[in-house]
Amino acid sequence: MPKVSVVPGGRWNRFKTYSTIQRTLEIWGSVFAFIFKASLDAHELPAGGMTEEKRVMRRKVLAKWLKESILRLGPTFIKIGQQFSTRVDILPKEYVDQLSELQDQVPPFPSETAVSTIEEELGASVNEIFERFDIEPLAAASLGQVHRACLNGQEVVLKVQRPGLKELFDIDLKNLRVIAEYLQKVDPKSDGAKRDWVAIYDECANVLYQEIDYTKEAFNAEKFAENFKNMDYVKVPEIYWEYTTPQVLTMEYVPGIKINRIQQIDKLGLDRKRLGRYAVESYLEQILSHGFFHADPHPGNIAVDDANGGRLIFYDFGMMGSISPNIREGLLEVFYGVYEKDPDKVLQAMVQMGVLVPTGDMTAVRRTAQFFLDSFEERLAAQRKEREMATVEPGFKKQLSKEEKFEKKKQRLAAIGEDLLAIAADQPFRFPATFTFVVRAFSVLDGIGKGLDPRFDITEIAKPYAMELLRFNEAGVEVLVKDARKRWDRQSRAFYNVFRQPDRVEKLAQIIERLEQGDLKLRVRALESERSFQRVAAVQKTIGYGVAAGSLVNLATILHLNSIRMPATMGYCLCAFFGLQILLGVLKVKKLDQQERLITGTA
Ligand SMILES: Nc1ncnc2c1ncn2[C@@H]1O[C@H](COP(=O)(O)OP(=O)(O)OP(=O)(O)O)[C@@H](O)[C@H]1O
Repeated sequence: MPKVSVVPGGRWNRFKTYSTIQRTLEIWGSVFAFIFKASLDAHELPAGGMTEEKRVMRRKVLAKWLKESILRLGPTFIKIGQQFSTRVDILPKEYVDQLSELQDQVPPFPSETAVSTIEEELGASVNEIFERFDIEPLAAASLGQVHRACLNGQEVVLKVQRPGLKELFDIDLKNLRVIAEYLQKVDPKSDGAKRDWVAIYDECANVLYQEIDYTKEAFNAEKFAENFKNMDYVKVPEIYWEYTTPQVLTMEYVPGIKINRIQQIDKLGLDRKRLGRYAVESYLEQILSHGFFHADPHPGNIAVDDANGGRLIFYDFGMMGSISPNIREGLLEVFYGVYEKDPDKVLQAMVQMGVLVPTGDMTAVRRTAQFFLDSFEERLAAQRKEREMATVEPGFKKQLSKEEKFEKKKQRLAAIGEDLLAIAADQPFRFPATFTFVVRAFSVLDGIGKGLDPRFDITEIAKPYAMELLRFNEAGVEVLVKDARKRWDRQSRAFYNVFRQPDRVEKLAQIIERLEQGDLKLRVRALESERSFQRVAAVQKTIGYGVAAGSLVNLATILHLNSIRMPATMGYCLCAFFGLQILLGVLKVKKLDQQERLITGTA
C-alpha cells in the first residue's frame, strides 16, 4: 500500500504516514455524515412547522459543519472549498459564506521540515545560501508557509511548500472524482452544460496541480508586475528566479499593512478613500484591460504601504484568472448597454460572450433585463438621495423594516416572477468559472472598500473609469465603433423602410392568408400549464419509484426468509436506492409547490 507522509497540524496532520485506505475511509466517512445530516434536515419537521427562517438556520448549521470537516480533511479540501466559495451559481448563500472563511486557518508545519525542503530544492544548506534565515515562519497558509531571510544583502521571503502535497492530492482527487461522477448522475441540473460536475472537478483539479508548482506562481507574479509597470500605485514583490523551484519561491520582502487593518492604516496617515478607489481601479484595469487578474483578492493577499503616497501590495499569485479579448470586449459592451439602459445591447453582448444561449423564448429574458436595468437605476438614485440626506443631516440612514423588505421582495417577484420561472425552466444562462471569480473579486472588493470608507460605492468609482477605458482602450474603441455602425445601419434601414411600406402591407396580407389556410401555425407558450405538467411528471416519477421500492422490499423479504442472502441484500440495497429517489422526488414536488405559491402570491 503506498504511504504518504503528511505534516502535523489538524486531523490530516496527526500522522507522519497515511495509507490510501485510511485516507479514503476518512473522506467517505465525512461524505456519508454530510449526506445523513442533510437528509435528516430535509425530513425532520421542527416544532411549529418549517419556515424559511428555520430552513436558512439549518443550512447555516450544516454549512458550518461542512467548513469544519473541510478543515479536518486538510489542504486539498480547503483549496477546493476556497474555489467553491466563489460559486454563487452552484451553492446556497449560507455555504458560500462559510466557505469564504476558509482562509488562513491552517496550522504551520515544523520549521525543520521547511529548512530541509529548501536545502533539498536549492542544493545547499540555508546557512550557506543566506546571511540570515528566520526559523520562525512569518505566515502559514494552506499549501505552504513563509519565512524571512537575508540574501546577498537583500531582505527576501521564501514561500516553502508543505511536503507530500502531490501524493495527498493524488489520493484525494481520485475520491473526489468518484463523488463528482455520482453527482453528475443524480443532480437533476447536471444534464448538458447546466451543471457539469465532472467539468467542475476537472477545473478544480487543474487549479490545484497548478498551485503546487511555485514556478508558475512566480511567472504569474512577473506577468502581473509587467502589466502594472506604468502604475506606481501597485507593487508586486520581485522574483529571485535563481532561488525559485516548484516547491520554494524566493521573492523580495515587501512588508505592508493588510488592507482591512483600518487603525494601522490611519496611523500611517494614508488616504483610505483613495486606497479604496485604487483597489477598484486596479481590478477594472486587470479585468477589462489586461485580461489577467488576481482571482483571490481576500484581505490577506492585499496590503498597503506609504510609498508613492500610498500604494497597494499584492501577494499570492497562485490563482489567476484569464479573460479572452472577445469576452473583455463583451464585458465592455455589457457595461455600455447598462450605461445606456438598453436591454437589447446587454443581451446581445451576453450572447456574443456565450453567457446567454438564445432559446426559443427570449421575451422573458428581455423583460427581466429591462426590469433589472430599471431597478438598478432606481437603486442608484435612492443611494444618491440617501447620501445627499446624510450630508444635510449627519448619521442619516434609511433603514427598511423587515416587513417593508418582505413587501418589496413580494412586489418584485410579482412583477417578474413568471419571467424568472420561464428563465429557470429554459436555463439560457451559462456561467463560466472565470465569471464567478470576477463576481467574487468585486464582492470582496466591495467589502474591502466599505471597510476603508463607509460611503464607498463601487458603481460610482467604476462608472467614470470604465467609460475612460471604453474611450481610450483598444477593445473599448472597438465597442464604440461597432455601436456607431449599428446606429447608422438602423437609421439607413429606417430610411429604406419608408419606401418599403406598400411591400410590407402586401407581406402582412400574405401571412394572414396563410394563417387562414392553415399553412402557418402560431405557437403559444402557456407557462402555467408548463409548470403543471412539470409537477405531474415529478409526481408520476416519484410514484413509479414508490412502486419499484415496494415490490423490491417484498421480493427481498421473501428471498431473505428463504435464506437466499446475497440476492436479498442486493434487493434491499436497490430498495434503498429507490427510497432515496422517492425522497428527492418529494423534495422536488415541494419545491415546485413553493415556487407556485410565490408566483401566485399565495405564500
Ligand atoms: N513578498 C512578501 N513580502 C512580505 N510578506 C509576504 C510576502 N509574500 C507573502 N507574504 C506574507 O505571507 C502571507 C502568506 O503569503 P501567500 O498568501 O502568498 O501564501 P499562500 O500559501 O499562497 O496563501 P493562501 O494560498 O492560503 O492564500 C501573506 O499574507 C503576507 O503576509
